[in-house]
Amino acid sequence: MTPTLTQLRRCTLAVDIGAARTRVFLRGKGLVVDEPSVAAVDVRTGALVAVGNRAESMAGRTPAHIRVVRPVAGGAVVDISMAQRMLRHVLGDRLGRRWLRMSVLRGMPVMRAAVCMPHGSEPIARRAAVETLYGIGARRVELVDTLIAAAVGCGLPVEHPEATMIVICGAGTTQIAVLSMGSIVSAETVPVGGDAIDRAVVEHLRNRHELLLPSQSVRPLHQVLGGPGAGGMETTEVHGRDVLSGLARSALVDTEGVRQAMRAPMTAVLDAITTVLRQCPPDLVADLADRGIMTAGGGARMPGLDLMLRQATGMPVHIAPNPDTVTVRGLGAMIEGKVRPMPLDRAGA
Ligand SMILES: Nc1ncnc2c1ncn2[C@@H]1O[C@H](COP(=O)(O)OP(=O)(O)OP(=O)(O)O)[C@@H](O)[C@H]1O
Repeated sequence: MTPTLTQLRRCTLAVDIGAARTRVFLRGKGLVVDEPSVAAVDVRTGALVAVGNRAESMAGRTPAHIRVVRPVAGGAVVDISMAQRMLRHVLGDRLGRRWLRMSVLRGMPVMRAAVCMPHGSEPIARRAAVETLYGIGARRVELVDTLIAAAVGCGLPVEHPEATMIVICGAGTTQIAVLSMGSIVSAETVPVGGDAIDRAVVEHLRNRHELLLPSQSVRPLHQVLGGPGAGGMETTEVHGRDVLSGLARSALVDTEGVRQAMRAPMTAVLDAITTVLRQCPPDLVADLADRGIMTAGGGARMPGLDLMLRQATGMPVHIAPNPDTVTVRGLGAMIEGKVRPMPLDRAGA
């Protein structure tokens, strides 16, 4: 699965098709696409109504004949043709239809693409990613482990013989790894991410307060609550819809209860961190005690996540700058040849 840096340098596009967002890095131009992985389709005609931000803003507000779909789930493309249409649309918008048509028709070398895949992806998921890129004209697709791309994007010295630990909290999955000398020493992927935490908050409010929360209100609520483990207000007013009457109402919510609800799905992540550390040689774990853990992915923005990891591991926890785009920027650095293998004569220096 791991292509060489030389193979990656021949790619023009670096693509991260995530459950929440799709990001594309074009060599020489940088990040050209960062849009929700969402499409709105007219079910009567099959026509694409909107993609990305516009489609996401339609979620929950469409008439019966318009369906808002997410072609990516759990770290894999689950609807290849919809993912191709979505990518074609967002790339066409950003790079111009002519660019895309030329590359599709002529099979230009421009259409070698690098795609990052969650660690331990099934062959069927890898195949789906490759097929998706073939559909937009790629002639060759290189698959790169998300953990390596993200570690590069975070600026971690992955090629050095010192341990670095990264936790990527995405929408559908959290990936954890210890890396050394450009390779993954130990890694785990758990099917828990920002979406599971959002669901836990929505369920808590429905069960405890009989309140249905619109999906767009969950993230602002994270900020108000200060996230898992953080201090803050004891109660906060939340606006939603009454479960029984269906009418709009607000409730005074116990913030510690919501924090507890957010913490529950994170238990699997904490267990996986322990497993990864247990599988590591002691020398590397000693490195990590000083260096700590780097968190990335959109979930790393969740207030209080760093504190929770620090309390659970006793290690320093850092949040990558622009954590949600580190993976695609790391992959971008690889295709632009900005990552060099460690020279052999400096090994052990
Ligand atoms: N400011 C924020 N506060 C809390 N959560 C956030 C914030 N920003 C993003 N998130 C969460 O981050 C997740 C999206 O992260 P990211 O963009 O890395 O996902 P993805 O790469 O598309 O998903 P995956 O890696 O699972 O395929 C969402 O679940 C979202 O709720």
